[in-house]
Amino acid sequence: MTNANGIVGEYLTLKQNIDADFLMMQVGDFYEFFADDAEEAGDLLDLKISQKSVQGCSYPMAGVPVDDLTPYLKQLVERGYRVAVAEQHETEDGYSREITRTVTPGTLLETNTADARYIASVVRSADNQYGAAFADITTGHFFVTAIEGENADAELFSEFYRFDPVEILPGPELRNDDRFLDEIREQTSGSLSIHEPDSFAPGRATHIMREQFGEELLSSLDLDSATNAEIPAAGAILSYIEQTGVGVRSSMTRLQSYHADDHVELDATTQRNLELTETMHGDAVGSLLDTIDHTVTSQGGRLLKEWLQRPRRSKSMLESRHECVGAFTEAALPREVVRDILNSVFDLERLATKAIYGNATPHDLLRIRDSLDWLPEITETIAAASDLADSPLAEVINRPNDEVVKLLSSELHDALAEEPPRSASEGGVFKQCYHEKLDTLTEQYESATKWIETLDHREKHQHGIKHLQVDRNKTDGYFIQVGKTETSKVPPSYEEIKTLTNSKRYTIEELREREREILRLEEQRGELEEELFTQLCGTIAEHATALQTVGQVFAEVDVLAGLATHVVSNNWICPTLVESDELRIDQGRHPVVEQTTEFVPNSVHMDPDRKLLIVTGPNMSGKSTYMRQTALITLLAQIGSFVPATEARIGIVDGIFTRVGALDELAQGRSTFMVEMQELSNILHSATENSLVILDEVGRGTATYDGISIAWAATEYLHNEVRANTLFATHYHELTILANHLNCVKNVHVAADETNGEVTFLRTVKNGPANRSYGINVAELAGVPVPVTDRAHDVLEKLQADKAIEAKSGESTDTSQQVVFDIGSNQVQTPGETLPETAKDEKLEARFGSEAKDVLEAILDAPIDQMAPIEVLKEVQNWKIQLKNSNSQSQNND
Ligand SMILES: Nc1ncnc2c1ncn2[C@@H]1O[C@H](COP(=O)(O)OP(=O)(O)OP(=O)(O)O)[C@@H](O)[C@H]1O
Repeated sequence: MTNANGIVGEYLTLKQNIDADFLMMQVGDFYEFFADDAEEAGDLLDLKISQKSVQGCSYPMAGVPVDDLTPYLKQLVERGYRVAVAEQHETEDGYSREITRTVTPGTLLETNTADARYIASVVRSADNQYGAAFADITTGHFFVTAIEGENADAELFSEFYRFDPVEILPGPELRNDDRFLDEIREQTSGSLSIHEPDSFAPGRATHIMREQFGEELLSSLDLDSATNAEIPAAGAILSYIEQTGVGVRSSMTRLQSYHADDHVELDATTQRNLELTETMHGDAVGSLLDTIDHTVTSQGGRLLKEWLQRPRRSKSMLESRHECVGAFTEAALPREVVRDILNSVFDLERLATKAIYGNATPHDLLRIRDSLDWLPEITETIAAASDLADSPLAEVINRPNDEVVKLLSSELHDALAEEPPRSASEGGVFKQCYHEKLDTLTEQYESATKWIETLDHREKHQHGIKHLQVDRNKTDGYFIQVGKTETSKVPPSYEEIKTLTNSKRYTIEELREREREILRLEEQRGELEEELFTQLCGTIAEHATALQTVGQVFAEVDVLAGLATHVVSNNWICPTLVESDELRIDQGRHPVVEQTTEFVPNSVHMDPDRKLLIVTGPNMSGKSTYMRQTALITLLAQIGSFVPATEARIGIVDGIFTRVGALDELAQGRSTFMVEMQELSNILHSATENSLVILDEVGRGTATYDGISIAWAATEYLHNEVRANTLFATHYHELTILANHLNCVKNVHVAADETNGEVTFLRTVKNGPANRSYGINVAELAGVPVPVTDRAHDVLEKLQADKAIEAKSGESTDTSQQVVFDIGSNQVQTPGETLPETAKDEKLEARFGSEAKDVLEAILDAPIDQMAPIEVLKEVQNWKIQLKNSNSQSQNND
């Protein structure tokens, strides 16, 4: 009903009652924005802004044609706005509008990118347990998890980094937690939305979950209790989807509950540090995913990303993937045939969802039909290649329900015309013989239009008019058009309807009758076609799960064949997985660096006696690369891929933790050192004896001795308490001494050659510590001015001070068992020992020169008890002068 202030009043009233940034309201053939919305949206969407006058007031107005709603809607929503859409419908006294949906970043169905678009919800219980749910309404994937324990925060944030949701619904108890919200904002670029608190209530959430998935599924996933932390989060997402009115709740069919135990823990920092899906600079190019992604389907690309972000721990599952990759590497031709076929399949997961929410077009159904046709082709190709047929691929390809696939395929083949129109309302969607009544209507329609097609010929002949044509348009309907020069020949039965500059338009009773018949037939045919189309979509929707399974199978085959393609062209090998803490990589390479560099392979060997490797070597020699390649090879093995090495035995890890480099986080209000310490703290808390830890410098962001002390203590803790396999690169050469005192610490170094002060990086890793850092040589290589590097050499020589550090062995708490490392003398003091005399002498000499010894000897020899106090004072005065002189003398010499 149009409001007193007309359209604008109606718009403003609707807008007032909704929680959306913009309202797009249908007015005739346009969706309009008014008032402030018009100015803002006009700016964002580059629309022409005009003025609408209502009762003497003028309001800005901007609109988009009805048929172009989707792209404009998408533009706004992808920028994080919530947009409500009001559709127009006819009423007795005109038109009225009603909000039909509110589109938010997480409920946008129209997406062109292959990437998943997750909406997330998270709740925290009183006992600090998190429940989280992640749903992608475009594919129907719905993951739920519960996270608890002392590392719950870090684990939860890792999940957010992994899923990178576009929209997040924090539970009521988290909305006022600034620290939590800040962290969420840091891990994702998604927008935060407030959803009504009641929807998170366990009772209501359980109800909606049961309604959606059925009790059987919930109990099979152990989600049948209202006390499950996942339920409130999951229930809230479902009610949010329902409330936004997009009508896709029914597409959420693929509920999966997962536990941290199934996966390799990869915290958000590690995912970033290892540049899994994007580089440290945020580019996709140059990441591990970019390097190994040879998938040819959207669903395959999504799955590979998921595998990379969620490596697994199940040996049997990983070995099965290895077998499949291996089979594809052996079967070169069938692999290419399969990849060729996959190139032609469409994104079945998304198409199935579109059918469910009634948004599929005839072309979408055609894509489903054609994609299904390829399934038997792939099955046959696999069956015909013995390498493939004998591998677990046979099981993968047989996963879809054959009968359902056949049924859907034949239904679509029977129904769809070869070249259906883009929209179901255009007519011509269905094949002949699909539906009897439709065939009859079509025949009648065709004969009516045929009559019209021949009408001009008949009229020309009958009346001798040369310039006569029969045509149709929106305003005049069907008409006979006669050129001006011949209008005198027009018979009286012609009824004039319009005069144009060079012609006149007429109609005749017969034509009117035919027109009425055509319009009736068009309407009937259109209605019937739409009905049949909805029915067909319904059949597809009914079997959407089967379709999604086919999509998953295509994705999996695509990923495995793609990995094999990379293996073949890069000479990767199949790793052997073992359930122990062994890690032995022969001639390993960095999977990304090897693409652009003449890579020098290196081996890693870790076992119960070599659990903590201290990696030293000059700056730029390759320490970070060596450690990262070790982490990446482990990770690749645990997604089911082959690895860049000549041989690899990989002990399955439960987590990979890294502390790498210093990204400048000052912009986020945290000092680099603070971040470094937080990361270290997280590792020391979270890693277990089955984890792999990579530490690339620890303690560098603070004063040298604080830094060494922290690095030293962290090494001891990792060795004695955590017992994780650890690679620790450091420039603190002092730490290398730990290998002599902690059983499982060993030194390795990246070799460099120095001839005549010039350093050559050999890139080979050898046992034992590096003898020095060559930092100044690297500064020389980098072109630091000679006076500076010369002075640096001087300063380095003098930076010897008399501090000592103790190395604590985990096997003994007895402090008498502690060793002491003396930085000044570069010597170790073992238990009970005092520093050797020569060391003491050297230290004294370093500070006071050789005079000091003489003074000390004089003090020792002085017969104080036989001296008068004044003589003692004099003697002390002499020693002071002697020492002062020798001190300044030695400084001058320096
Ligand atoms: N095995 C290798 N073969 C070929 N090039 C390598 C190898 N290892 C490292 N590099 C190259 O050497 C350069 C320096 O490597 P990296 O950053 O790992 O050195 P680093 O010792 O960690 O340096 P810094 O101590 O200064 O952090 C990189 O450009 C890398 O690509």
